Amino acid sequence: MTEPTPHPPAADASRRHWLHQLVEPGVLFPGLALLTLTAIWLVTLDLVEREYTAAEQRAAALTADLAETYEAQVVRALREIDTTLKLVRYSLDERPPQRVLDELGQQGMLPPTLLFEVRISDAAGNVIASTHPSSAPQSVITAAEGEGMQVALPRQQASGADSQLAFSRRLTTADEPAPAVVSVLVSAAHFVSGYELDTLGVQGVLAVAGEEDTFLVRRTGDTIHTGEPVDYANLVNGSGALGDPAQLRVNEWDDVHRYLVARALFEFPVAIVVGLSRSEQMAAASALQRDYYWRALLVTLAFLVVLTMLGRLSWKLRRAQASVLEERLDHARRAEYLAFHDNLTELPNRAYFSRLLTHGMQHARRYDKHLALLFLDLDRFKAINDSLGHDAGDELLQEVSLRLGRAVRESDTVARLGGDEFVVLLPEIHDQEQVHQVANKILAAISAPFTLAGQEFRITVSIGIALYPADGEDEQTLMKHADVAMYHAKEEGKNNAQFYSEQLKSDSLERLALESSLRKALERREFRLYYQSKLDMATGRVIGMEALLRWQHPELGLILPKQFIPLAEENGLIIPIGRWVIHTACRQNIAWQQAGFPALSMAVNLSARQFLDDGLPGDIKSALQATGMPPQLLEVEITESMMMVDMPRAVSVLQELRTIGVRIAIDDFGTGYSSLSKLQALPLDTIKIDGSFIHDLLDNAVDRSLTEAIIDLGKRLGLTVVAEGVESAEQIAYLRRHACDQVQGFYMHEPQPADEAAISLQRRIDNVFPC
Ligand SMILES: Nc1nc2c(ncn2[C@@H]2O[C@H](COP(=O)(O)O[C@H]3[C@@H](O)[C@H](n4cnc5c(=O)[nH]c(N)nc54)O[C@@H]3COP(=O)(O)O)[C@@H](O)[C@H]2O)c(=O)[nH]1
Repeated sequence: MTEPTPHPPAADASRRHWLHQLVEPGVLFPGLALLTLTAIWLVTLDLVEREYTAAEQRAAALTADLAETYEAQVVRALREIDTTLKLVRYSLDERPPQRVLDELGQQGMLPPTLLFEVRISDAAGNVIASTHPSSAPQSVITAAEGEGMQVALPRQQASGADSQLAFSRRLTTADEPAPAVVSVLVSAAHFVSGYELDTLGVQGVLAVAGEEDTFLVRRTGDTIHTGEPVDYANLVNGSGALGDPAQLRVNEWDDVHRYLVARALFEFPVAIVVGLSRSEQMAAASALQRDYYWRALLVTLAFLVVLTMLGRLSWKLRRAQASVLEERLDHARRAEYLAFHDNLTELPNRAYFSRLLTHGMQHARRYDKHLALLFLDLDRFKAINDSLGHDAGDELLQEVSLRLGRAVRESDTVARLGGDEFVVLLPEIHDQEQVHQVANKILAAISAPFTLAGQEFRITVSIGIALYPADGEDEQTLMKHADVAMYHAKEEGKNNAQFYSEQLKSDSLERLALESSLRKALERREFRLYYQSKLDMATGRVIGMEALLRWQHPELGLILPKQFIPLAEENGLIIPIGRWVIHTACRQNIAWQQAGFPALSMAVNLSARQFLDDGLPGDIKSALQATGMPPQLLEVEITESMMMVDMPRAVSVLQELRTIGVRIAIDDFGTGYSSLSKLQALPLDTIKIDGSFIHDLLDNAVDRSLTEAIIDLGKRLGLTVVAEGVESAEQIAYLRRHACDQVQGFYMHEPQPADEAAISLQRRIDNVFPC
């Protein structure tokens, strides 16, 4: 059995496409309408043609019928006339001709005298007898030629409705030189008046034509003509036999189109002519034709109107469908876009970046290229977000994303992983220096001031860098290592970029372990406070202490704040830890007072997150209350960078603290970006010059002039100026020369646990330091 041959798929598709196109409303409706209109017009034209042909046939047949009847009438009349002529001729004898005519008339043998006149003329044409003796004109009948009946128009009556036709026969034999003639005169109208105008029409013709190329009589409509010339041979030419249809001809005498029958009579030398006007006969058919055309036209117009309406509807429908389709496409495109882009910044999101990174690594592997992945985390973003609100935070992130885009090339990729984490992928790097330059550019771009909610802010970013393939050959490893490097940058004081190294990896593992034990450190009572004294430059006496946090880790030993405070900031543990610090420092201060030491001030450090925490004033108040510490002995140290994040908020927090009565010191002054003039707006008590200036004081002219400027400014603002990080007698001497109020540093006192600090304190009291 033969398998049916399947259609090739392309042919099927093409057929389906065509079918689909055909059923499209824009094609289907016009197509159907065109078909219908074609059918309507074909039927109309066919009907019109049929009707017209039928009407023509009817007109031709009617003409033929009329001609037949007319011919019979004329022949009958001529026969009667000829019978009269013969009767007179045979009746003439010796009697006078007038007498013969009178007797025949009396015998009723002659036609009615009302219509007919019988005359006898002599060879000269003079009337010698007549049925109308009084009216008979002289010399009007010429001698008839030949033996048969002759028909003529009397010469003096060439035309008109009153013309008479003269039918004659010779009375003598043909060989006589001047024969006498008997004639019957009858009105020419007699031969054409037997029909109504309705039958003939205005342009219908009835006529009797003579062989001498003359219309003996012709009636057209109601008008009767006689004696007009006509080409007799041409007229009767082609006229068929009896019963033949009429011919359609343009008549030479008046140029009218007629169905015409012109037939020579067999017995007489004349031809009858019957013609019906084509336009009149076809008038009804033409009217019907017009009627049909009008109807077809109306139907066409109606179709066109309906088609136009359907077309418009279809067009609107298609437009609506197209817009729905477009909307869906837009929606789908938008959904796809959103799936791969960050809503806020419009940057590629984590999922999209993962693809880009994988693709970039594949490309680099194939072409033996190197990539750099920069992992960015904004410093203190959470504090800004918490203090300024999420809208400002969002605005900041958008601005950061714009700056990142401007800091790198178009061929580089910037993406947002979420929160304040961004990544930058640099394809085709040649050396670390190149990456370093990009990282520096980013650091500079982000650290430029931002204006949020009408205020100026600064933020920094920490960048971790991992290189492909050196630091990881797969996406997860490379990302993880860039993240580790970023944490290292945070530990290195933020606002810097660090390359990944194997050492960092182990540090990071340590950090993870540290974070887990940090969470338990507070309840395990592993934190300690160390105290470092502050000395009055003028008297050399210890006038205060600064509480510095340490973590006594059971395995790792004593851990410095730099190693765990950033971690505690990140995970929020700084809040309870800070609360513990304030409380413990106050309690220690009271304990020392109770032990007989003078009432010293006690400084505690606040972290950014702690400073902006709403619970801070309450924590301070409860620590003061619980320990009985006078507020004026407690000094909180904040850094200028903490205030610059959100100056108005910082001012309001500081004012609240001032209301409580605690003193406020600005720590590490000189390292930030705040202008000195801004200090005026703050309720401050103390400025602490950053240890880095003091460290290089004697060797670095810039540090010296800065230190002097800070001391000068602090004095003018009525603030206590403290130099921290003092490590030598030369530094003290210099600071004294420039009237610095207080000093703090290893040279006088290293941070110590409370008991050791108390011993040192006692020693100082006993033996005042020689400032
Ligand atoms: N939020 C909190 N932050 C705290 C707390 N305790 C400390 N800190 C912050 O950690 C920073 C480092 O502190 P630390 O390692 O204790 O270092 C202090 C001193 O040891 C050091 N110092 C003092 N004198 C000298 C010196 O002569 N030379 C030298 N190289 N270092 C010296 O300076 C640090 C004290 O600085 P400051 O606070 O600016 O007075 C520390 O800066 C705090 O920010 C805490 O409880 N909460």
